[in-house]
Amino acid sequence: MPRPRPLIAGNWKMHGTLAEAQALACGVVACDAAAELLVCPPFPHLHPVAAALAGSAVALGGQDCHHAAKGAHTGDVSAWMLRDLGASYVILGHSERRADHAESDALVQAKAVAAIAAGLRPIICVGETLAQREAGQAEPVVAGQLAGSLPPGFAEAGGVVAYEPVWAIGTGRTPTEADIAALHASLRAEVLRLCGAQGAGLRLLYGGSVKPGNAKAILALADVNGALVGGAALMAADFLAIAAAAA
Ligand SMILES: O=C(CO)COP(=O)(O)O
Repeated sequence: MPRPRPLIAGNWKMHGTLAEAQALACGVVACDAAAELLVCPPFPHLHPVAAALAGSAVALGGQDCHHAAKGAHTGDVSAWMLRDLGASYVILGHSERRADHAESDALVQAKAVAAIAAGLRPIICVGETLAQREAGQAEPVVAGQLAGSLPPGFAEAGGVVAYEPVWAIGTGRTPTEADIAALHASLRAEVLRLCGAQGAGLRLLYGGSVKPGNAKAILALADVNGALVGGAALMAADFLAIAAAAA
């Protein structure tokens, strides 16, 4: 099977003013990368960023959604609302949400079901803590998260898995290339087990301190089909340099 087209996704987290978000979006559209590009701004910036991206090939995504389609859920945002604003992806189960909002695998799975029903592609995040890695538990932890979080029909819906070791996020530390390759090989085996043959074409992203300087080596690894980028996605030049490394 040919390698899937890489996806370079920027998770802007809870950063920036509206003006900064618009400027960043305008900087990112000036790009003709071979990879698919995606930006995921904070909710209040989704609509103006959608306007800035209009007519470009850069996709828009949310950073979370509720598991219900609508209702009395103060402060929440539904997958349908994201779709209505022009989003095509949604990040789900990021370790910051799992930690800050006590999100379980079952809740992440319910959100993914809602996302697919709304026509969004879920990007489901998994990853071990430093203690789990040091205990030699990285692969079983991630396999357990996948088994609990992936919904039926995930591969058919164009779902994406992002492996983000918690200890590599925002720290400047990354696993060795051999460790990323080994973990991604185990991820591939697991998605093939969970999704059947369709799992062969499912994109597996690496995330955690991806920078212009390490992107080429990471993106060249087998079964690494793109990157989920945090800090480096807040500078258009850095994000585009990472995208160029995926060519
Ligand atoms: O959490 C991440 C993306 O979702 C990674 O963040 P950093 O690239 O800042 O380490």
